[in-house]
Amino acid sequence: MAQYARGAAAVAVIRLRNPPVNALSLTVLQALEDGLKRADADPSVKAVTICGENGKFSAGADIRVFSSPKKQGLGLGPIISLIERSEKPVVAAIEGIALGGGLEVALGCHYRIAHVQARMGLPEVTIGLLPGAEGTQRLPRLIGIPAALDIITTGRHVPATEALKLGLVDEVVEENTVEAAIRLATKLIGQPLGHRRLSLRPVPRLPNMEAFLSDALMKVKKRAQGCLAPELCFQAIKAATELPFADGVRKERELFNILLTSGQAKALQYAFFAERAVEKWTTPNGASWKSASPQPIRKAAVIGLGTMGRGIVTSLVKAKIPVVGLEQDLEYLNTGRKAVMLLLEREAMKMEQGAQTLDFHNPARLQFTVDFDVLRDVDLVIEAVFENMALKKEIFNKLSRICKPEAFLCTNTSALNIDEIASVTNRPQQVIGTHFFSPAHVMRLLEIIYGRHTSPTTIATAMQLAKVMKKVGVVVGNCFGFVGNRMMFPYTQQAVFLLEEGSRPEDVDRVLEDFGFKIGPFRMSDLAGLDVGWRSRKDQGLTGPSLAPGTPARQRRGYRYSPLPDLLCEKGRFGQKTGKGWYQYEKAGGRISKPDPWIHSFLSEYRDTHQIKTRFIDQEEILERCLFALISEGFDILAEGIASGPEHLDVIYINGYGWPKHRGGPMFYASTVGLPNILAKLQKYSEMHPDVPQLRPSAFLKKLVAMGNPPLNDWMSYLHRQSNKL
Ligand SMILES: CC(C)(COP(=O)(O)OP(=O)(O)OC[C@H]1O[C@@H](n2cnc3c(N)ncnc32)[C@H](O)[C@@H]1OP(=O)(O)O)[C@@H](O)C(=O)NCCC(=O)NCCSC(=O)C[C@@H](O)CCCCCCCCCCCCC(=O)O
Repeated sequence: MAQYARGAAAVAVIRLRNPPVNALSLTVLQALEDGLKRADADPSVKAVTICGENGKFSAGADIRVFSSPKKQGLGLGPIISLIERSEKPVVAAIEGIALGGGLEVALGCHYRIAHVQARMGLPEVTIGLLPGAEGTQRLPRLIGIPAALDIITTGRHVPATEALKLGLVDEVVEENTVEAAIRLATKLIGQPLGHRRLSLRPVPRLPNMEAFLSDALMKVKKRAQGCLAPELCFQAIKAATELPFADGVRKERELFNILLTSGQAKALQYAFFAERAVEKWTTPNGASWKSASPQPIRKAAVIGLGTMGRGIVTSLVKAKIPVVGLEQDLEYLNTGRKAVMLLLEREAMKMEQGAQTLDFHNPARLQFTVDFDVLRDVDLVIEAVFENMALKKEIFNKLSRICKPEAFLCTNTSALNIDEIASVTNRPQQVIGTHFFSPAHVMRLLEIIYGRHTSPTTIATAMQLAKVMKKVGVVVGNCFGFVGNRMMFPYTQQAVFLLEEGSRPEDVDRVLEDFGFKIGPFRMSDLAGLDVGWRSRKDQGLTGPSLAPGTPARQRRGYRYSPLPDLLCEKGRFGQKTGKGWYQYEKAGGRISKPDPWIHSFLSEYRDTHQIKTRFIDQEEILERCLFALISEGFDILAEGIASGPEHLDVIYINGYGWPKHRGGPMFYASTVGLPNILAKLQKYSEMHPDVPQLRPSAFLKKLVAMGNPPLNDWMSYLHRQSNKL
């Protein structure tokens, strides 16, 4: 709702009220309209202030309305016009946030005052839409085309001080913003308002408007990576430069409706709520975010200053958690320290641009050591050494003896068994997996893996740590590869099998990049280093000296196996780091991949050796085999209770594996393709490749299809688990 009150003798105060973020639901809009009409009709009211409840102006339209049948009633534009037409001055008092429709309401007001801590923005693009309440037409008139384009096509939040410089707000205050707005409104009584009505203003002209716009469009398209909204945001702003206000609004509405019905908006809005849903974690034995409380982390330690450790230290420093970095010897320590300092210098530069500081030269904040004894007083340790069980166990055993009894022990592993690591400690209830993604100070995902004995407090503490580090924590159960890498395995396996059968690395990558992945599986493998998987396969006895003599080249444990990645590693082709992998690079450490004729002839020799008949493989088959195998594994994961819902898998894939957000994550995507279609295709491919178990459709997928393809929200209700993982 919106509360109507008298703020001063002649000023009416309309307070948007819909906790927690004062989203503009149909009820709020109705109340806002009623408040405006009441103020207009009351001759004793001479001015109006609009503000929000609980120190927040508004987070914009209630996103849930867009997927409800009542969306036709969301007539925010006409209400904003009503505000702007008012003969009585209307002042917006912006505290906390004014986002989306919230900022559009403020743009309809004649004046805007913001609290110094407030943030403003039009983030509709991030949920697949554009500002649909005349914001694409008013904002350029207020702050000009370049700034409006930046704000609308990126959806970024603008801090109050920047908003003042841009002219987005008229005043920034540190005091009570509503009182300041009421004072301003009182002063404005009786003054002319015409020039304050943005719809009546012209869009400021640029000398080179056409060239500017065509350059801007190119940049927007490049950033969009298959996402429709940024380009349509651009079109709406361009319309503001070409059309009178009313026609521009009509264009905005037309483009908004295209987006609303595009499917991408649905996927992005699903992703928005999925990210929030995973914060409310539960485990199969009933532990949950509701009853578990996190412990404070006042000091942390990171063991191992390799690529992952460096990023983790950087994340902790950025989160203002004092941290100790530990290495095995002085040589490694010095290399690690230099690398961390370099990362932090870069981060500090970025943060200074946003008027923030990063304190890392103070030894109380960041310390480096080779001495385990220094870890006696830390509250939490993150071990980030080499992916080797024996080494990890040795470290955990040592930690368990040195660290104080309350300290939490986390392992940054991408696949290893948390229970086995915990078994060598005196506190398995405080041991947990924290799987960071590289580069750890950039990637948002933190996969949090509980073991058999992990306590709810430990899970809650790891989740809290994720939040403080501005990461998305996703709680999952313990199995080889957890969720992310376990689903990735069948995907990359199919990619390699496709090479055996006739594709080239660049064919497979192109199909998956066109689908929207940031990089395809082979470019990804070159980036991560082929030696990482090679080492793991050697440890598993799949290749290398421990392989039993006489094992067929293309078969392991009775199933199909491709030795192609192993053969590349044997030739020293580890990817970018060696300048050669599935592609060639300009030099060792180079980043620009070029298809490699050597690989093409190597593949054709390989096919000849193994008498594989090369065939043409179309895009559809590449996409379906890679994605559907991954999705089928996802259904197994759900059925086993490793993740508590499809949103978990989707959040992991979007934030850790470059899955295109506008496709909502693999499980959401599966629901849009239709489970019967996925099942039918998997059955077809499985019949063609009976020696590939990863192409056999998951029993849970089959069950859902048999139950009539229920919507994604209902999937979990079809599982009747007898056992659990805790
Ligand atoms: C606001 C935030 C920055 C706060 O972040 P914080 O971390 O503090 O908290 P959370 O993110 O956890 O949020 C707390 C809580 O609130 C929920 N929530 C947040 N924002 C919204 C929202 N806008 N709507 C609904 N719910 C919201 C969140 O889910 C949490 O809930 P929980 O249960 O988990 O506790 C941050 O939350 C944030 O960034 N929010 C999103 C901001 C945003 O994207 N705003 C834009 C919204 S879209 C919009 O405003 C559109 C407008 O431009 C115009 C709309 C008018 C269009 C009219 C056209 C009608 C169409 C009819 C045509 C039909 C045609 C046809 O059918 O054919």
